[in-house]
Amino acid sequence: MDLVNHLEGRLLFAVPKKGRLQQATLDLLAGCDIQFRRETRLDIALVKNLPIALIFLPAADIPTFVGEGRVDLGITGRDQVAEHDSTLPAGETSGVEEILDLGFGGCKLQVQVPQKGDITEAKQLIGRNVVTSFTALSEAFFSKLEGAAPGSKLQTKIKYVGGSVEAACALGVADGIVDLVESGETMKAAGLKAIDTVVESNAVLVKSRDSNNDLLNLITSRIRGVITAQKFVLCQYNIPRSELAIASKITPGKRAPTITALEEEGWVAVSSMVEKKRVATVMDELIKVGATDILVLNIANSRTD
Ligand SMILES: Nc1ncnc2c1ncn2[C@@H]1O[C@H](COP(=O)(O)OP(=O)(O)OP(=O)(O)O)[C@@H](O)[C@H]1O
Ligand SMILES: O=P(O)(O)OC[C@H]1O[C@H](OP(=O)(O)OP(=O)(O)O)[C@H](O)[C@@H]1O
Repeated sequence: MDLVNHLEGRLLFAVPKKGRLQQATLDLLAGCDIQFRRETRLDIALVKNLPIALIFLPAADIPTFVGEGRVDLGITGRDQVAEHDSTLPAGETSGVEEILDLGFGGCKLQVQVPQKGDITEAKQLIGRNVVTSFTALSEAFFSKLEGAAPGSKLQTKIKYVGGSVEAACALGVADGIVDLVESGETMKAAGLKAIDTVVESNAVLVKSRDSNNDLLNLITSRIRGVITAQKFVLCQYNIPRSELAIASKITPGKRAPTITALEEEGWVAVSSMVEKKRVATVMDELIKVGATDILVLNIANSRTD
């Protein structure tokens, strides 16, 4: 089937074709019941149950396609959007609009130098060689550090490499690099240390500034629902009515806790969404104020907006 001729009338949604963000993105699409089958080697997949076509692209290229309005929606890193926006002429508004932080793909774009060298501050790299895949962000970073007037020539030499950036110092190509750090393992293994942060990143859902329709809003709402479900758990417990006000402060919920009367005089049951990362502390606090029968339940999906 010639897929390109089947795109008419479909919402185009760009997703990473490989790399760190791909699996979490595919899981997110499954959570939103976006059903598709991607033929081997094809970068376009038609969604079976919705008028959407998925376009598989490198994460770094997604902001360009979204920014130029060629695709309506995209999932990529905030670092990639920032890099794209840094290439725009001064005063030009970006065509890429962030709609949701997706809560995965967390990392930092950092300035790194050899652990054993004498460089401890980014400004010591001024006038020296810096290697990166993020040339626009690095140029903006060093331009600010140099206090350079807009448009003037940068003293720091920024060179582009497409991958394995961490090898550049050991190979004598660079005095420092600007690269992504998550666990820090890659940096450590290459004998490097971080001395500054250019940008902090997470995976984001972006849309083309001029795209707006019911389907786009529906998909955004479904994605928000899945993300919320991943971030929160449902906490249920019983508590004497006399302690309800204080317990409600511990579990205020997204809007307000749901209170149900119990058959037992003077007791109520409370049900409230709690952030997963806070749940152990919340349970400790609830016990202290007299809550009993505390249950924590995973949320399969949600729609809270
Ligand atoms: N170690 C990491 N931990 C978390 N997120 C990361 C990490 N490395 C990269 N990312 C995020 O994933 C995005 C894509 O990076 P990734 O290295 O997977 O790209 P890629 O498309 O496979 O490109 P390349 O071929 O250059 O590796 C980055 O822009 C960043 O937002
Ligand atoms: O701090 P860490 O957890 O070690 O992660 C950081 C590494 O992850 C990314 O590369 P990736 O492994 O995706 O491959 P790449 O070097 O080909 O981009 C990034 O470019 C770093 O090299």
